[in-house]
Amino acid sequence: MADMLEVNNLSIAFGGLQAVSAFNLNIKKGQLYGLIGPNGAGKTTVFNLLTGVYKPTEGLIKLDGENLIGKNTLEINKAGIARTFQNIRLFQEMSVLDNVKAGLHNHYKYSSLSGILRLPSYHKTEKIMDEKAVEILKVFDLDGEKNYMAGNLPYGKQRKLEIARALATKPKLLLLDEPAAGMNPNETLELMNTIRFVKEHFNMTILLIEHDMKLVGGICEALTVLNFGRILAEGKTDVVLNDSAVVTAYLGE
Ligand SMILES: Nc1ncnc2c1ncn2[C@@H]1O[C@H](COP(=O)(O)OP(=O)(O)OP(=O)(O)O)[C@@H](O)[C@H]1O
Repeated sequence: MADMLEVNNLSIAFGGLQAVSAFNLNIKKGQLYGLIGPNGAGKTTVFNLLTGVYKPTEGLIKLDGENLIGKNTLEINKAGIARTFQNIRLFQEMSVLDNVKAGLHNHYKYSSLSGILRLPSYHKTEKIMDEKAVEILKVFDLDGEKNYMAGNLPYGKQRKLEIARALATKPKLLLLDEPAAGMNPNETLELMNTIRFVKEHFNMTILLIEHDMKLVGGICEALTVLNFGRILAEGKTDVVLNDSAVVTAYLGE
């Protein structure tokens, strides 16, 4: 069976800066994979390439066998990649429920006319979406806060809600950009359990960028280490984290 994500020879330059060079990555369905490396190594640029924010100067990206090169961000989301961001990007002034429903909109449609006229088909679709959104919120233990304004949730819960909204788009691959950024140790521990649960419960394929080595070592099955836009090491997590080049270049120990 083909890998869920196949990336070959991906490269991009910004002016004279080669931000990512000859990047390869293969992730199997259901795998929890980590992308690590020092600040400025090119990790977020890889996410931006995978999601169509940037167009690579070279390289191939395939999701579940489908070519993604040339598609825009919306087409790539529909093809099955959803992401969260380094800085939380929720609809802060919308309810928790409506944030998840925004993710569901890819899959539930009613015509604009039935929406404007509030026809029965509109109410029926809205009801189904409400139920579906609550179901997803339950997974994250956020259903009790469904009517809260998203911006009023504590930080750790906002991070969870972002993951819930991404999952509502029914992705094949979930990209998490520094999910533990700004979290205290308890929140990070809870997040690790949530990510593990998402993987098991949805049989989700996950690629995450993270600086928190406890989280990386605790949940990632395999890693790729980027340094100056190039792959420094890749393989099983424990092997990579003990690789002398990685320890020297990245962990600085
Ligand atoms: N749109 C852009 N224009 C110019 N340079 C960019 C652009 N996006 C990223 N870069 C540069 O590319 C390099 C890689 O940046 P990137 O944000 O991918 O690193 P990162 O590994 O995600 O770092 P961090 O861990 O700090 O988030 C950096 O030198 C950055 O300044």
